[in-house]
Parts: sequence; structure tokens; C-alpha cells
Amino acid sequence: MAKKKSSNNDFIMTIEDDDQFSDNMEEDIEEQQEQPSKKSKKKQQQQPERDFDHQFTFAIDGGGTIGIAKPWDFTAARDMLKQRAVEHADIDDIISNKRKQVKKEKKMAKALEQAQADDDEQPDAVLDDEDDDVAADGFGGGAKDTVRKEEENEEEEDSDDDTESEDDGQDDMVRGGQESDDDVEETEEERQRKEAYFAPEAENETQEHQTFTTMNVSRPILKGLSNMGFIKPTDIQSRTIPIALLGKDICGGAATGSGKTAAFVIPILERLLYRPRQTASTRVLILCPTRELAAQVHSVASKLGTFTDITFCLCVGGLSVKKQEADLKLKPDVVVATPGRLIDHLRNSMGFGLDSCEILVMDEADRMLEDGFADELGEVIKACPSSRQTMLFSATMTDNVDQLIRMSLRNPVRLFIDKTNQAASRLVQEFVRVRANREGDRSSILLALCRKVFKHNTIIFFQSKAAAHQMKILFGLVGLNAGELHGNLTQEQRLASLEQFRDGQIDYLLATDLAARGLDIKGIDTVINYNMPTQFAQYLHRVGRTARAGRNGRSVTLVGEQDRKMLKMAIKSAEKSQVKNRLLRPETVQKYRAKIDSLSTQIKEVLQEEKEERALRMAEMELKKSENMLEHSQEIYSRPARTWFQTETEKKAAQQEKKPEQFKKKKDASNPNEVHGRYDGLSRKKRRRLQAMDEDEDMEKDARKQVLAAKRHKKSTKPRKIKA
Ligand SMILES: Nc1ncnc2c1ncn2[C@@H]1O[C@H](COP(=O)(O)OP(=O)(O)OP(=O)(O)O)[C@@H](O)[C@H]1O
Repeated sequence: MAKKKSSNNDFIMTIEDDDQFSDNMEEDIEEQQEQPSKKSKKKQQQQPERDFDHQFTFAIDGGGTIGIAKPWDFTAARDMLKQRAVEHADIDDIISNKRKQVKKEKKMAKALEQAQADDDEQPDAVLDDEDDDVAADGFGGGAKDTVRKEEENEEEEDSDDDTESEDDGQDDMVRGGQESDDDVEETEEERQRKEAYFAPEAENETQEHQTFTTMNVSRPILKGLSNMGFIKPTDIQSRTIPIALLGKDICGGAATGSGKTAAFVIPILERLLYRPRQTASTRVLILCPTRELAAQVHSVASKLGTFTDITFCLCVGGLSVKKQEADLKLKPDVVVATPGRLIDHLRNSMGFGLDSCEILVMDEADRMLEDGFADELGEVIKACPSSRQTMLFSATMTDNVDQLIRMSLRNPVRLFIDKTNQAASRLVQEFVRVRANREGDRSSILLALCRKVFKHNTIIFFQSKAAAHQMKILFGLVGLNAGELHGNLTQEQRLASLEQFRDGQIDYLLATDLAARGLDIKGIDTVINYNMPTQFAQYLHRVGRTARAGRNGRSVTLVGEQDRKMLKMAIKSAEKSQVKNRLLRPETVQKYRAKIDSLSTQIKEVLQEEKEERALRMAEMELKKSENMLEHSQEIYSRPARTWFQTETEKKAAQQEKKPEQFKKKKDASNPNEVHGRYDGLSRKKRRRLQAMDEDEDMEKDARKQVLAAKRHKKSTKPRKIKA
């Protein structure tokens, strides 16, 4: 067995800078990373010593021991979930029914063939769950000659199986049209500006701390740390905590999974232990770019603060505003929020403000400084006192003075651990070449990788919500256990997917960049990039979902011709021995393409059924809403109207304004009288909501008219009083 493994290793090769993807490379698929079967995995989970992490070793990049307690959960978020109005058939039900149907058809076809006694004919492999033939068809076998022959006969690309429409570009976090990060030489002028802006280098230096005890951390927090299994501080923690305790502004950068969350949470808790307790007030605000990340940070902070009297509140979109309003009224010490919902509360929740905010933290700060968040951030900063302490953190932290000035930092201390813009040291980065004329093979490559090599604990990133969803259907139809995570799901579905993935109930999480930053899911072995992201920082965050806290991990990226620049950056920033080229045999890819082609009708049918189901659900929801409006109209209309910082249209207009001239949407010059409709420029979701509200209002008016008409009618039929 061991021998076999070592021979397979030969097929994974280190990419040299000058030999990337040479054209005559043989193609095969590597099996060395055989993952444990589900059965043995389950068995392992049942063993009492599961709490011990046998993989653990101290890493140079600051990994420590892994906590015994579950590091985080969605308890707070789940408590705030809104009631779902109407139950509906799940996409999993639709896929499962379709799968049963396909299996039945396949069985019938087989029976028919047998009846015809056509022994030589191979049955069409529509669904092949066991997939034994994949193993037999030469994964890992020497395929040099065959490949060469095949390459000579290579047919013209047929991209008809390319079901992945990557062009909707609607993702919350997917941004187009931006320049990819590049090595930009720092000018002397910029260097001098930085010198003047940041605190002197001498202030960055702190004594080396081997334990938390030497850092003046109080007992209740030490207890919280030990409860989480944190014994030794990671590098970013031992550098940050002493400086943050002094109240200085910090601009911190360290690799993904190196413990930045605790690096800012510990000094916050420590400082809060000494707060005056006469009157409650919100003293700390932690901002995160996504709801799930905020929920995670909230959970980690609450767990670290278990043995203190510090109170926490989670304020993110998608969860009940009312519950959050009630929590904010109690003036929690720490608020963890996403910017949009926080501003909503600042504007509309009576009595909530940030006047007493003493510490502002921005997790994934470089993301928050980008367009889309910048205006909201300005609004939040305006609401905080200027005397506050500000701390910014990210694995791809910028030290660009122009960007940081917007945060009104005061002489921040720059704490960058090792080289920034580098992946975790224990990450093996693999790349699979997708030739220019074979872009349509991406799905087949992915399916081959997942069926044969990466069988569990794998997160797969897609460029669009539609692509992630279509892959979910395809995975379901071939019997792969997958969940999705993107902005088209309800908050409840988003939380459920993450929990199922965390608990090993699903093997694959099909996600957009919504899950790229900050999420810390223990045990992710592999990250697959279906597409190379357009920004290098984004690549680092995605692959950073694995190889965390001193663990090993692997990323596999499908690289097209257009991604050469990004590939070069990845290779340049990594240790040579950590970069590999993964090869797949063309016949394997072809086999999976045939499989996908054979399922194209079923995929369309599932999508159609889902569409019909959604339409039905919408109709039911609207009916329910109208009933509610009629029943509770007085109460609804008596509520004070909520105000918004920016409507979706204003937000878009602001973004448009900031775009370079060539990317701006042009007005139709031939039509000077162009008039904007009420729903113009709104997202589909907003438009539907607005339309529904308008319809509700119309119905309400109609109902009122009817009541008035009935009253008038009653009055007119009353016998008139007889005058005396
Ligand atoms: N001192 C420590 N000892 C052991 N484990 C730790 C320690 N500090 C943090 N960890 C663990 O390391 C993992 C990564 O931590 P965290 O999520 O804070 O990383 P991060 O640097 O914020 O990553 P990202 O850049 O992806 O957001 C978590 O599972 C956390 O529990």
C-alpha cells in the first residue's frame, strides 16, 4: 500500500517558474491524498479520544494547540432567526426525486438491453454511483503514450456541456473590473509618507511572550482561553495584545488562520474588565464584512468572555431586527455587526448610539475599505467619538496611507507578521490547467476530482451564485453530498449549510466569495477554486479556509489561460516545494463530460421545478402578507417609518460615481427624455419587494374603499328619521 502511494506521488510535480504547464505534459489524476472512507470516518468520530488532535504540531507561523471546546457556533444567530412564513419543498427533495427517476430509467434501460441479449453493448452510464470504472480507467497509471495519441486526434472543443454561466456577477462579494494586485514598487515619497503616518518602528517591538500569563491577562480571561484550548499565544497574538492593551491604534496583518480574532478580542475583554459599572454603555464595536463572519466572531468573543460579566450583541442583516433592538436597549458592552444593519439601528433604533464607543475593530479591514462598504464605513466612523482606539486586521492588510486616512487612525502601530500576502505555510497549492479551447471541461474536471480524490471536507468556490447552484444540482444527481452557501439563500439556509458542513453531514460546501474571508471551519482539508479569482488577495483568503492554526491543507485551483498572471503571483509567493501541478487524463475528463451531458435534461428539469416551486411560494407569501396587512393595518401604519442610510439605488449610484469613466453606465443619448421608473436600477429582490409592498398598499386602499362603500350603502338603506 505504502509502495503504491509513493508511486502515485510521481504524478504530482512541483511547478518550476519556467516550466508551468508545458504543452506535452502527460495527464493523469493523482490518488495519493486518498481520504478516509465515510465508514472509517464515522468510526473515528465515535472514538472517545476524538477531542485530541493528532495532527497538531506547532507551526512556525504561529499555530498553537487546537481548542477542546467547539470553537464557535451560531447560537446567537439562531435565536434571532425570523419566523419562516411558508414551508416549502426543498431543492434537495427535488434533486432526490429526480435522481430516483433517473435511476429507475437506467434500470429499465438495462433490463431492456438484457432482454435483447446484446452482450457486447455497454449500457449508457447515466448515473454510476459506485464508479468502479473510474479506478479501473487508469487514475495514477502511466498514460503517456495514450495521451500523446489522443492529443494528436484531439477534436475541436465542444462547449455545449458548459452549463456554468459565470456571468451573472451578482455576488455580494464578487467584484469585477478591478485591477488584480501586482507587485508595486514603493516610491521614496510613499515610504516617507508611511514613516510619518505610522508609529515609529520601535513601538512595534514587544517582549516575546510564550504564554498568556506573562502578558498581564487577568484570570477570568485566562480561564476562557484555557477553556478554548489556547495555551500558547500565536505570533500575531503575542505581538498585538501588549500594544492593544496600551490603547494604541493598530494596523495588523498575519496569514489566514493565524489567530487574529483572539488577538483583538483578548485585549478588548481585558480592557472591559476595568470599565466603570455604574451605567451600562456600548464601549466596543467590531465590524465584519459578512453576517456569518460576524456571527463567528461574536461566538468566539462570547466564549472567551465566558468567565467575565461582559455582555455581547450580534447585529447583522437577515436576522430579526426586533430582537436586536431589544438587545441593544440593554446597552451591551460589545456589539459585533455588519455595517448595513448597524447603520439601520443607528438610524432607527431608539436610544442606540455609538457616543460611548471606546474601541472600534474592523476585521477583514482591507475588504471594508473597498467600494461598496466605504460610504457606510464613513457613516459609522462619524458616529464614533474621535478619541476611540481603532484596530484593523486582515491577512491581506493594506498599509496604503490614502486608504487608512479614511479610518482616521491616530499614529497606528504597524504589526505585520512575516511577509504579508502569503498563504499559510502548511498549505500545498495545486493547479490544474484548463486549456483555452477546453474551458467547457471545468465541470468534468471538478467532478472527477471530487469523485476520486477529494471525498470529504472540501469547500469549492465559484464565481457566481448561479454556478454554485447548478453544481449543487449536478452533485446531487450524481450522488455527491453537497450544500451551498451564497447570497441567494435565506439566512436560515446559509446557517444550516455551514453547520451541516462543520458537523460533517455534507462533504462539499459549494460557495461564492461570501465564504472566502474569515470563516474558521475546523477540519476543512481541501479548497477547490473552480475559477481563479480576479484578485490575488481573494485567492489568499479562499485558500486560507484550510491549513489553519498549524494544520496541513491543500488547495486545488483550475487555471485557465487568462489566469496566468495570477498563477505566477501564487507561485512566486509560495515555497517551491508547496506548489504542485495536478494532471488529469483526457479520457477521464471526457468520461465525466459524457456523464454530465447525459444529465443535462435532468438539470434543466430540476431548475424548472424549482422555479415553479418558488413562484408558488412567492404567491403564498404575498397572500399571507396581504392577509396580515388587512388584519393589522392600523398597527402597521402607526409604526414610525424606518429611514435608510442609502437606498439600493443610491448605493449603486454612489458606486457608479466612483467608477473610472470607461466603466460608467452611459445614459441613452438618443433619448434625452429618458424617464426613470419607480423600479429602475433596483436589484430583482428589491424590485420584487417594492412591487409587493405597492400591491399590498393597493389592496389595502381597495379594502378601505370597500369598507367605506359598505358603510355608505348601509347608511343609504337606513330609514330616515321622521322629523318632528
Ligand atoms: N493561541 C491559540 N492556540 C491555539 N489555537 C488558536 C489560538 N488562537 C487561535 N487559535 C485557533 O486558530 C484558528 C484560526 O483563528 P482565527 O479564525 O482567529 O484566524 P484568522 O487569523 O482570523 O484567520 P482569517 O485571516 O482567515 O480570518 C481558530 O480555529 C482558533 O480557534
